[in-house]
Amino acid sequence: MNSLAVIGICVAVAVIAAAAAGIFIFIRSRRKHDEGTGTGTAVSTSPSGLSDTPGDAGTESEPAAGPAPSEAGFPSAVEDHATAETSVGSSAGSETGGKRDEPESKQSRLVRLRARLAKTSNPFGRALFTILSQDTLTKSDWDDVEDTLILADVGAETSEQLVNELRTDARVQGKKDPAAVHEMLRTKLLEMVDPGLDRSLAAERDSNSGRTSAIIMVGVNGSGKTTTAGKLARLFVSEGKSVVLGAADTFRAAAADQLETWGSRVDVPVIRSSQEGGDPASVAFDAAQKAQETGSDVLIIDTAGRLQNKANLMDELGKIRRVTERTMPVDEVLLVLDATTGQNGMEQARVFAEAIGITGVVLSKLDGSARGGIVVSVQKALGVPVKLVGLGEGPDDLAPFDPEGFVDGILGD
Ligand SMILES: Nc1nc2c(ncn2[C@@H]2O[C@H](COP(=O)(O)OP(=O)(O)OP(=O)(O)O)[C@@H](O)[C@H]2O)c(=O)[nH]1
Repeated sequence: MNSLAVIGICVAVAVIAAAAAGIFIFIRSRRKHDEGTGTGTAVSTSPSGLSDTPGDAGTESEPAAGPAPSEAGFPSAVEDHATAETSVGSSAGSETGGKRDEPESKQSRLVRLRARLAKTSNPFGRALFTILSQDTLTKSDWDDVEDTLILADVGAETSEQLVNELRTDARVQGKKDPAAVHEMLRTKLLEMVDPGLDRSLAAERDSNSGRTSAIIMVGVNGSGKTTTAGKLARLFVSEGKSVVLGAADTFRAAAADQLETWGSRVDVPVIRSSQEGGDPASVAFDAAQKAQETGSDVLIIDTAGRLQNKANLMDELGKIRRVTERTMPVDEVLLVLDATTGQNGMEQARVFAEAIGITGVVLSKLDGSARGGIVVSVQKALGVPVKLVGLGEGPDDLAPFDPEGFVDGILGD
C-alpha cells in the first residue's frame, strides 16, 4: 500500500468517527429534550409535599385502594394526593427566541377595543336607528324594534319588556322624535346591562392582601378558555402582577402547549401534566402550590370543556375546585361564553353555572358577533356580571367589560 492510500484510509476513518460522535451527541440531546417539557428549562416536579406518599409517583388519577371520597368534600385519594406528575414550563421567552412581550396597558386597550366594539356592533345599532329615526312610530315599527333586539340576542322576553316600557314612556312623555326615543333606548339598555354590578376581578381587589387570588376558567370546548387564560395573564402582567398558569385541560393535549406559549411570551410559569390525559386535579393542586410557594399574585387554571356528560363535568370541575382550595380559596370561576353561539350558549352556560358555581362571565369572540345583546340575557339568566370581553384573536384583545361603551357600541354612537 502506498503512502497516499494510507493517508486516504486515515482521513476516511476520521470522518466516520466524527460522524458517529455527532450522531451520539444528537441522540443524547434529543433524549434530554424529550425528558423535559419541551420548552427547554422545564423542571419536573413531584407532587408538592406529597412525595413520600406510597404509590403516587407517576401514577394516574385515583389510586384503586385509596380512601373513599368524604361527603364533607374532603377528599378522595386523588384530592389528598396530586398523583400525576406535573412540570413547570417557565422558560423565559423560549417560544419567542428569548424576547419577552410587553403587554398593552389596560388604558390603551380600553380605547382601542372600544373603537372596535363600536364598529362590530353597528349593524344592530344602524337597524335600530333607522327605525327610530322616523317621525312617527307605528305598531309595525315597534315590532321591528323588538325583532331587532331579539336578533341581537337580547332575548325574547327581555326584548318585549323593553319595547313595552319604551312605548309607554314615549307615550307618557310625549316623545316621538327619534333622538329622544334613541336616548330613552340608550337609558333602558344601560339599565338592563346594569352599570351598578361589581365587575372587578378578585385579583384586582386582593392585590394588597398578599394572598394569591385563584381564578378557574370554565366553558365548553372551543369557547376560548385557553386563549382567554393567556390573555388574562398578560392583562395582569401589564399591571405588574405575578401570575402562575395551571394547564388543567389535559383532555386536549395541545391546550397545555398553547398555554405554555402564552406563558412563555410574558415569563409566566405554566404548570402542566407531563402525561397526556393526566389528572387535571393534580395539575390544579401543583399549580396552587407553585403559586403559593412563589408568593404569586394570581393563579389562573384552565380546564377542559369537552366532557362526556354533565355528571363527569360536575365531578371534574368540582374536584379541581376542592383540590385548589386545599391551598387557597378560589376567588373567581369565570365562564367563557362564545358570543357567536347566541342563545344556544345559554343552556350550556346554565349547566356550568350549576356544576361549579360561576362568579362572572367572559364573553369571547364579541368581535365576530353583531349580537351583543347576549350580555343582557346571560346576566339575567345567571345572575352574574359579564366581567370581560374578548374582541379578537390578538394577544391583548381582551378588555374589562364597560357597560357605557358597550351600549354606545350597540347603538352605533
Ligand atoms: N375572534 C376571536 N377569536 C377568539 C377569541 N377568543 C378565542 N378565540 C379563538 O377561538 C378559538 C378557540 O379558542 P381556545 O382558547 O382554544 O378554546 P378552548 O375553550 O380553550 O378550547 P378547548 O381547549 O377545546 O376546550 C381559537 O382559534 C381562538 O383564537 C376572541 O375574543 N375573538
